[in-house]
Amino acid sequence: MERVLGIIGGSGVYGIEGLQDARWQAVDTPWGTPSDEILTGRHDGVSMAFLPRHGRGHVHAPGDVPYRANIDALKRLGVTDLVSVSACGSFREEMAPGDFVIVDQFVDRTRGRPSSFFGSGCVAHVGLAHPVCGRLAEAAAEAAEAAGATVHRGGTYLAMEGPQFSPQAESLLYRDWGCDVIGMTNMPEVRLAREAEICYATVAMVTDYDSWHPGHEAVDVASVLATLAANVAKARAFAAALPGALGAERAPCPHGCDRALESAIMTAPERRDPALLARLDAVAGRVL
Ligand SMILES: CSC[C@H]1O[C@H](OP(=O)(O)O)[C@H](O)[C@@H]1O
Ligand SMILES: Nc1ncnc2[nH]cnc12
Repeated sequence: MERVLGIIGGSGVYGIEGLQDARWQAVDTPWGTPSDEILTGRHDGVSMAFLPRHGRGHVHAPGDVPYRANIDALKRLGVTDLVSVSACGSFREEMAPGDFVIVDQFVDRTRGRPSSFFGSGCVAHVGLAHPVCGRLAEAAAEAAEAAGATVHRGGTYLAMEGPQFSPQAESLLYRDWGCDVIGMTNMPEVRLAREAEICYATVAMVTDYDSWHPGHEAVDVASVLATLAANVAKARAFAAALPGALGAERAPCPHGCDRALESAIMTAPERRDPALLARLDAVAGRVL
């Protein structure tokens, strides 16, 4: 089957270059309006869809990003593999500003964000023990290395609510918990991608040492933006290398991400809510 590669660009990443037949398109969803229009096109023969998570001009705060609309819209465009590019703070000396971390686990400390497409009238429980697709993460690591980045394979991302940065006591606590990087956006995105049966991986671009490091000033927006600006060429080279690392043809996911709903829905067919089923047309149409 054909691969459609989605990229969600985080802070500082509001577009990608070099797409053939590039066009920004508006996509309506039953979950509201996505963060922005979606840039579609082709690169190295691979169909692509790019969405700036905060919108062009950075208008959506992390807690207000329309995560469900974003994932639904990408699914509607046929996205099979989705890579998030995110700015993050680091809890590890060796994960230095400018490095790329290929995240493989999450701790979720966000609050009050709609975090499922399912609910009363159609209850589903997908597995999230391995939230990141190993196949996609490996391709992302290869592309990041090809882009000249220092790459750390594996890392636990602490998703905080924000929008304020962390108090130092929390920064120290998250380090003790064994978390490696911190950001405000990958939850509930990763949950929703799994429910939508989209392979998901995240590339965390380290911008700072949060507020735990005795040898560094506590994080602020100016330091994040300075590091992002210094690494914009690497981020662009990564986005350009990724389609080639994956290829246009796609075999079924060896980890089952693209079949996550197969045994997840519990509500008896005759008790399902038609209004909710209608909203699930793109996300779960395959199994409903
Ligand atoms: C500007 S630093 C805080 C901001 O940056 C990260 O966003 P994203 O993951 O979209 O790159 C972080 O999670 C915060 O939302
Ligand atoms: N230290 C930090 N905490 C939360 N989100 C971030 N994004 C970039 N740096 C961050």
